Amino acid sequence: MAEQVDVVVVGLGVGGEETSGRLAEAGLNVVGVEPRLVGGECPYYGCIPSKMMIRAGNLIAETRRVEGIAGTSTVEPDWAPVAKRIREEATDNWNDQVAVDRLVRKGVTFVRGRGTITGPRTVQAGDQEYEVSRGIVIATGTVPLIPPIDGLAGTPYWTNREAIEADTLPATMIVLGGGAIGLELTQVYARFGVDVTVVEGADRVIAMEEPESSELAQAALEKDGVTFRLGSQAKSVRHDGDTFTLTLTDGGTVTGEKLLVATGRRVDIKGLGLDKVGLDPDARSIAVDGHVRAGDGIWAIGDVTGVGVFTHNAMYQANVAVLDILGAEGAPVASYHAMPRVTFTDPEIGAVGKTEKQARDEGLDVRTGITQIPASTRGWIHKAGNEGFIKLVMDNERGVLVGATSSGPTGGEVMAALAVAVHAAVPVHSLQQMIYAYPTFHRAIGEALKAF
Ligand SMILES: Cc1cc2nc3c(=O)[nH]c(=O)nc-3n(C[C@H](O)[C@H](O)[C@H](O)COP(=O)(O)OP(=O)(O)OC[C@H]3O[C@@H](n4cnc5c(N)ncnc54)[C@H](O)[C@@H]3O)c2cc1C
Ligand SMILES: NC(=O)c1ccc[n+]([C@@H]2O[C@H](COP(=O)([O-])OP(=O)(O)OC[C@H]3O[C@@H](n4cnc5c(N)ncnc54)[C@H](O)[C@@H]3O)[C@@H](O)[C@H]2O)c1
Repeated sequence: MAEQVDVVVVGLGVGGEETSGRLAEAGLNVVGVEPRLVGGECPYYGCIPSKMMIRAGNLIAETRRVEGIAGTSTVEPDWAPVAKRIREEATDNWNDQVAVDRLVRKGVTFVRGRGTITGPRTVQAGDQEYEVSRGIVIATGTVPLIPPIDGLAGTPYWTNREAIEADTLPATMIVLGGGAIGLELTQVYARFGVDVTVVEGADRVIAMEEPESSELAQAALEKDGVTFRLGSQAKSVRHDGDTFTLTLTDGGTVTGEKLLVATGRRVDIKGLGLDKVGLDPDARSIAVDGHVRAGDGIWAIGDVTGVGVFTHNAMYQANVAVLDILGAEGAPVASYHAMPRVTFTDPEIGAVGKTEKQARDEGLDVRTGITQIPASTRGWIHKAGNEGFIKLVMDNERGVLVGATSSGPTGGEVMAALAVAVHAAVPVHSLQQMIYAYPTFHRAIGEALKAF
């Protein structure tokens, strides 16, 4: 017989963990279902361990910059402390007991297993069926998208999971995909001495960002010794026991000891029972409204909604869902017009809102302003490693910024000021009257605003 509860949260990644915990703390009877690790991709295979790797790689690069500014330095890169830190400090050896205990302490009934929707108000989890009074929250995230390349299946290729778990690094590596995962990990590997070739199907890396960002990232990684094969896809893959060989659509071949496939993510919702609640199990994502409702008594949050593969989006949507489910007065309506994101390469590439192309494609009357970080006082002082720029995208009709990119030594942090401007539609005239502290990196925002 079905057990009566208030809410079932299916998937306990960052979004599901936050939602179930908060609803339970608010006094609801909540069941949380997770077959793998409570916390999901971000703490165990994503943001946190990858940023630990990046911190280590950046320390190596900074040490090498001592030359000519502060004396001399030598550095002997060693992957062992990085792998140890990820195992011990970040992931607890990929054990989620601490996270499970934390959730249970908040009052969530935890079920280890897959959740399947069996009807408009029922979910099967483990050997128990639950009937919900308030609703079902779908927070099942994404999995690596593996392209159907001839010969790839069955080879010991890496996804982000094996890359994060790696105790040792190879001498040579092919990275398929020059997006966020590909570039962040490639730069780390290169700084630890791996000879990396990036194969990217598009004609530029991080193609969803401004072209200037693509150029900057490519140049920075080339300085680290990375080779790029742009505008070519892998036609076939061969693994002879030791080495991968990729034959590319441009006719060339690339070889490497390891192959990291970082060609995007996909939702995994086929077996979820979405058809039982009138949703399409073959959809590329679950569409949600402003209250992240996917249907009557169904909410969806995080990567599965297709809004953006970011932890901050999962947390944002979790908050929207929690307040809607609790019937809070003035529950927020989600708005994604100021979605921030940071590609944590060195230099960091922070961006918010629309790119210039997106704004033009939407028919806006676009004006742009751009300034280079090395030309700013702080950039000039910083010297080695000062590459970067600030680009502003203005809707001329409204006189507000609709997008911006801030790249440089602290590009992601400087972006915060621009995120406020885009989020709150601060008039450009007002931004031009602001005082920008001297000599900061963010003072370059004032310089870029002079274009308007
Ligand atoms: C290498 C890498 C680096 C990243 N770096 C960043 C970063 O720096 N900043 C950032 O913002 N984002 C980053 N991301 C993205 C971030 O990890 C995701 O956006 C975030 O984890 C999404 O959270 P989620 O809760 O939607 O899904 P997930 O974290 O994917 O969690 C979904 C959970 O649902 C479970 N599940 C699936 N199906 C079922 C089912 N039927 N029943 C029960 N449970 C199910 C899964 O096991 C999983 O644990 C990175 C991702 C990767 C891979
Ligand atoms: N710092 C961050 O916030 C951060 C870091 C890592 C990942 N993420 C998120 O994780 C998601 C997944 O990252 P990702 O890098 O896998 O995806 P992505 O979509 O960012 O990039 C994938 C790249 O692979 C290329 N590609 C696809 N198929 C190919 C093929 N067959 N051959 C060659 N190239 C091919 C695409 O053109 C694209 O440039 C992203 O959407 C990102 O938002 C975020």
